[in-house]
Amino acid sequence: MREITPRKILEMKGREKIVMVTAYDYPSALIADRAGIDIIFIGDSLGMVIYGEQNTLNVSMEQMVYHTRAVSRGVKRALVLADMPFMSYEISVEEGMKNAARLIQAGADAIKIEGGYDHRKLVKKLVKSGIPVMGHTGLTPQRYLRLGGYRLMGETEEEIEEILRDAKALEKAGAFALVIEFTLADVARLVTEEVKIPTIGIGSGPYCDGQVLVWHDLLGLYENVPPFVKKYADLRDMIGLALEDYKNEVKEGKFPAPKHYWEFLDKDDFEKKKKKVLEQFLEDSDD
Ligand SMILES: Nc1nc(=O)c2c([nH]1)NC[C@@H]1CN(c3ccc(C(=O)N[C@@H](CCC(=O)O)C(=O)O)cc3)CN21
Ligand SMILES: CC(C)C(=O)C(=O)O
Ligand SMILES: [Mg+2]
Repeated sequence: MREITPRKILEMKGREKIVMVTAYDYPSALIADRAGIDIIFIGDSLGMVIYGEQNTLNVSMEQMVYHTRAVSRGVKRALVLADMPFMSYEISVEEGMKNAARLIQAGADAIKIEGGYDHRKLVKKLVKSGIPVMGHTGLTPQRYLRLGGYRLMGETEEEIEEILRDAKALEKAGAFALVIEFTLADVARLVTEEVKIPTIGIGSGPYCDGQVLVWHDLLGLYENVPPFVKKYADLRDMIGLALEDYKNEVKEGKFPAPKHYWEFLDKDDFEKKKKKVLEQFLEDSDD
């Protein structure tokens, strides 16, 4: 078992901020784990940042399983959390149970679903079966079509009520935490004060118990970043420059340099071997 457990995450509320980041492959997971990140999260945002889709609606269970397996192999300390993709849990509680189990068997320590109140029965049953669950309210990207795009949530009384209702339902059903995405900071603060489980914010201000960002956004590897992102590095430029260097050095004959290849030291020895091999080829071509 890994060091950071859902129980530890729960106990961090009010004591220490929780830091979560997405990762989608083995080398990224290794880096995130060594950096001391608390929760390494295989998000369905991989549909956009890894597969180049416009939204997250085309992500399959297979993709989530593959990426969860890769990430899982790189993590020793952090909690490994996997996202349930669109339509993997909406049809029935049974399908939700089966699909959650697949992610756990691929190496996740817990799963995340979008929504709260509407899925309280599933959450309760998952927790009862031993699968820790994180909820997700505010902007839930799997409602992309219904919402007409991604936008700030929690401005109206109805939206505030819905967000708080989700959070309370998740707490009651036994979820160990919830994501609050792209809501007004006051609403995220209200939710954080109203529930005993930690809130992990993205674009929802400083009052949450933790923060989550997408790997490609914070490292500067993605073009269309949401407006709430802080870029902590500009890896796109760094990678671009490295690739241009490589290209130029190959074109100019500077790479590979002597330390990157191996030659016969005894050239006479090689000449003898070469002669024999070429003679062999001449004989063979007579057949
Ligand atoms: N790379 C990435 N980072 C994310 O944080 C992220 C994803 N992908 N995919 C799933 C959701 C979608 N998220 C998003 C994406 C875009 C905006 C955004 O740009 N909002 C604009 C208006 C967009 C529009 O209506 O065209 C804004 O200014 O509010 C917000 C949240 C957050 N999540
Ligand atoms: C934006 C985060 C919370 C997410 O759900 C994802 O990356 O898929
Ligand atoms: Mg997601």
